[in-house]
Amino acid sequence: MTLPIKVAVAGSRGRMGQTIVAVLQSDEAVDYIGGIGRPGQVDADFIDIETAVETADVIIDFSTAASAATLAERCARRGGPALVIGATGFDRGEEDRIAAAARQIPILRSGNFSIGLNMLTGLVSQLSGILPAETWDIEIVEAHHRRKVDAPSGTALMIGEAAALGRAVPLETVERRGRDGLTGVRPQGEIGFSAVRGGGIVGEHSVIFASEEEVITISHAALGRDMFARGALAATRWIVGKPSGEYTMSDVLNSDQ
Ligand SMILES: NC(=O)C1=CN([C@@H]2O[C@H](COP(=O)(O)OP(=O)(O)OC[C@H]3O[C@@H](n4cnc5c(N)ncnc54)[C@H](OP(=O)(O)O)[C@@H]3O)[C@@H](O)[C@H]2O)C=CC1
Ligand SMILES: O=C(O)C1=N[C@H](C(=O)O)C[C@H](O)C1
Repeated sequence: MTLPIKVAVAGSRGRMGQTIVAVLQSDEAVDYIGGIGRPGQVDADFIDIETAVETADVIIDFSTAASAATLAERCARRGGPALVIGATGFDRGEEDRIAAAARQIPILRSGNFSIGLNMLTGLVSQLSGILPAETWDIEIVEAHHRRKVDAPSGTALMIGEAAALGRAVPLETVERRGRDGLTGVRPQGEIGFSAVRGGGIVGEHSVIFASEEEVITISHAALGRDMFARGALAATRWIVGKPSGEYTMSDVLNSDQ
């Protein structure tokens, strides 16, 4: 008989955290051992971070980029547990800290755990590789609820990485985050990002390929948060027993396990 996977959730009282806890609690293959809040924060759901790090097989983190990077270092120092990170808004330093931690433990990070969106990134890479940068401009537009604190969204950046991969260029050399004022003409090869914030929009992303003669738009809309939680659960089940390293949802979706 296989023992259930012991899972803790950082950010368990947030919008995503609560959705994930509900999904975990409905899966017999998982034993939800408790949530992790801000240091000193008290809640009936919380266990202390020491207990979480020592007991869990996997910690799912949907808190903030800063706290996910700190948690990754803490887990790496102990040699486990594995981490599944859904938090977004990482700066370069935090990304480097996660990469360093992933030399000691398995870490799967994705700006979007939905299957549909991960399919979209594949299409974007393909199209970007086919449509010449000399004639086709790429713009990524994302819309989210008024409480979102980071922009561009983690998903928009994933899509940007997919587009840059298709064009075989590093994203940081061609990205343009927002425009204002006397911007000048659009440089060839630029990949633009625009962000909309309002009301309760769960998450909408469009990729626009525009030439002088025609426009292709590929869009994805999240209609709720449950599919993000189910994707995080699939990642959690997949990562158990994996060697240290950095993983993404592509590894889960392309795996036959
Ligand atoms: N990858 C994906 O598929 C998805 C990713 N996300 C990302 O997940 C993250 C959370 O989103 P959402 O649930 O909407 O945001 P919320 O603000 O609702 O939730 C975040 C939670 O984390 C808590 N928190 C803050 N700091 C810490 C800390 N140091 N340790 C532990 N917990 C902490 C917050 O506490 P407090 O309430 O006190 O601030 C809050 O409860 C965002 O980065 C978002 O972009 C969201 C949806 C899907
Ligand atoms: O903050 C959110 O809500 C979301 N964040 C993720 C992101 O930054 O892309 C995923 C989803 O779009 C919802």
